[in-house]
Amino acid sequence: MAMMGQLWTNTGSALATLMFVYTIFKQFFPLFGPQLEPFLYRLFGRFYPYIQITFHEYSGEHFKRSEAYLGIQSYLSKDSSARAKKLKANTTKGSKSIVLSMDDKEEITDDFEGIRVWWQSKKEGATRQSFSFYPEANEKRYYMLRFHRRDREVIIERYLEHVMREGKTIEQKNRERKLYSNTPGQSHGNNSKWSHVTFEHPATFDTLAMEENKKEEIKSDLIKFSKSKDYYKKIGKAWKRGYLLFGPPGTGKSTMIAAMANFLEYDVYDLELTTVKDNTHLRRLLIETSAKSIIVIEDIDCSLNLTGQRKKKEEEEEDGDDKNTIEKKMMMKNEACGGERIIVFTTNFVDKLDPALIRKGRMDKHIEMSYCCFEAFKVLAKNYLDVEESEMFEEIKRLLEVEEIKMTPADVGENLLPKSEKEGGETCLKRLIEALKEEKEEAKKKVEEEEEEKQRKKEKVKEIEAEKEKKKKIEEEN
Ligand SMILES: Nc1ncnc2c1ncn2[C@@H]1O[C@H](COP(=O)(O)OP(=O)(O)OP(=O)(O)O)[C@@H](O)[C@H]1O
Ligand SMILES: [Mg+2]
Repeated sequence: MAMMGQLWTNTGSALATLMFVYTIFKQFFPLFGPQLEPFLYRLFGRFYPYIQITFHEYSGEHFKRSEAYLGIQSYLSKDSSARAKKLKANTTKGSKSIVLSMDDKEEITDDFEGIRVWWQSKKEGATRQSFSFYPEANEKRYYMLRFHRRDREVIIERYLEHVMREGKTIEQKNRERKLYSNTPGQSHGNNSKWSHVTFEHPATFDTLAMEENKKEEIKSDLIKFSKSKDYYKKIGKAWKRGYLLFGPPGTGKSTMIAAMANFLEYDVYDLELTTVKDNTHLRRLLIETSAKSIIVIEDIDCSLNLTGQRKKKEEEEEDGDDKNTIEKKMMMKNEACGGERIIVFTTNFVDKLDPALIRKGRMDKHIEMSYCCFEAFKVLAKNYLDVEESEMFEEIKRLLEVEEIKMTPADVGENLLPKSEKEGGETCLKRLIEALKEEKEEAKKKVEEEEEEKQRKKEKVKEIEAEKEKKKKIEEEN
């Protein structure tokens, strides 16, 4: 074995020397090169146990960077920063951060299923003095993969697929996400179109104030969805999932959507239905959405005519293919858009919605966003004040759980927010306690007022009854 190793090293260095001589030779007699090369490669092929594959940046006639090249670039960026000595920083279009990749002529190794391979980034310099569309005119970049002959099968059958898959994942992670909206300002004729800005909402499930088990349930539901491509295909259903978020203003419905988008790394389409003209328009907007996205329709109760009451009225008027039916179409079918989409509806008044629209099957999951509980408060205290323990927590817990004081996470957050640099955590917690107590007083007053109102109504009814009785008596007497 050692002998073999020695022999190979000798042969290897002999070949390297030969290659070096050949390179020099080529410099002086460029015309001989093309004729000699095939011969030399055939000769080397007998001793040289490696196979090389090149992946060019631009292939074919399209002036588009090859997907394989980009995939490899992302894949190698994964840990080339740790291994390559010379790095190149790139900012690619649509990428949120700088991508570090190995510099030209650097070589890095990669191990896969116990096999070692070598990657090199290369460029062919300017050979012709001609016009070119390529960036850095006439420079052609490519990656070269080198591996041992005996590993050919593993490389072709599994390794390359692994590289592309991993590369895609990294690309996806690096990609800058977008927030689309169909604002009327961007209208095209009468029909609004999607316009986008970078999606940079900071909300995450960690910062979301909500019971931990509820968060976990939603997170696992989302993960399950994102991995269920084959399952949806098997059962013959479109790869989509509908959520209905309901709860009072300030309980975090919009924040939850941002957290979902950040969690799945999806784009967000904020669909403003009031600017949608007709079904054709809606269909076009939906078709134009991309996979891995969340389509959001906020406040379906107020902007739209989806409440049971309105529906009846509408039927009476026999409205045709106008706005009133578009929303229903959206909720009932939304068949126009492709797969891997999450559709989220939000409402403040779930009871007002037409039950036919929200029954399970149309909306896969109903999520109630409610007033701040103690667990949710703790998340906010940690986020806003970096406080995880305090004597005042007991009192706050009592107010929220025993007294059942209702305050939205938005209001709790507002009270916890330091109003000046001098304000410490204790001051903010005290302010919250005061606010909660005030809330309690107000709630009490409200209940009393309601009670009074009820009493007044009762008396009124009694009066009317008495009046009726009186009339009846008079009539009988007559
Ligand atoms: N559950 C929550 N966790 C963390 N922050 C929250 C939560 N709920 C509300 N907030 C804070 O309050 C602000 C308003 O919340 P958000 O817009 O998500 O409420 P909403 O339920 O969408 O209200 P609306 O019904 O008015 O649209 C957010 O910017 C966020 O800072
Ligand atoms: Mg909202």
